[in-house]
Amino acid sequence: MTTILDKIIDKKREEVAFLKKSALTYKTDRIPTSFYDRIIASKTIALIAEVKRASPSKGDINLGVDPVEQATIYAQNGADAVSVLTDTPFFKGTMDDLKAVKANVEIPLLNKDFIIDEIQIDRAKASGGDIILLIAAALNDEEMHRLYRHSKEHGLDVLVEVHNEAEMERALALEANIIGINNRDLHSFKTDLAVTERLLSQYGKEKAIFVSESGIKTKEDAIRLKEAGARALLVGETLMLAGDVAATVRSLKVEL
Ligand SMILES: O=C(O)c1ccccc1NCC(=O)[C@H](O)[C@H](O)COP(=O)(O)O
Repeated sequence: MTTILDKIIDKKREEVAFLKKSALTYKTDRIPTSFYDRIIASKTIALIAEVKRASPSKGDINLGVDPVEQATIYAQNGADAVSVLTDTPFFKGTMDDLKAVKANVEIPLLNKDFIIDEIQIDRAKASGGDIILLIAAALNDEEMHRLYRHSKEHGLDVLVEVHNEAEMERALALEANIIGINNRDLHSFKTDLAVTERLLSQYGKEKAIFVSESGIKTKEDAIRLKEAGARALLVGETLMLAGDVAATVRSLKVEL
């Protein structure tokens, strides 16, 4: 059965082929801002606050958002990083969103996209990204190692995303220092915070920094995930739909 992830990756292959055919090169001397150092220094759970216009599971979420305005509110209220979704066909984001946020916000930026090739990593760095997402379900071991190494060689942090035990084993074998546990099943779209609890009850929390991702709505959720061992949260939809974005950001930053 073809999953949404298969469809997204098929589109990415077209995008990468196009990037490689174009004469563009992505060179930059920029030194990325470390998210890892920021999490380690933080006395609260760290928050990656996402700019997300639309998604395959929810359709349009907030098409009118100004990414710079939204990211500025995130940063001013204690977010530790901003995730900018740059995929266009499925999430209605753009690389220009990332560049605009970089020009206005100082905290680290996650280029939230579906990375399958080095050229996307080079583009991310040149466009202001500090953190790269590698999704275990979308990559084989050889690809994960190669793309992880390439990102690290370019000074970028890497968020390695897993959803089950087999993927967690692969991320740990990579010696990834930041591992995201996605509470969303990318086949059914169901989100369940128990995924983070289940995986963190089985793996030593000292092995990496663990980020709980997706389906996080309230301060109670943040406390629950902190108690499960997460050091950081990735939150999109809740912040994109919040009536008071500033207060919602602050409410999620629970003490460790
Ligand atoms: O959000 C989706 O529908 C989705 C579908 C397929 C692949 C990835 C998807 N989301 C990317 C994300 O990881 C989330 O945007 C992120 O974890 C925040 O989730 P949420 O707080 O539930 O918006």
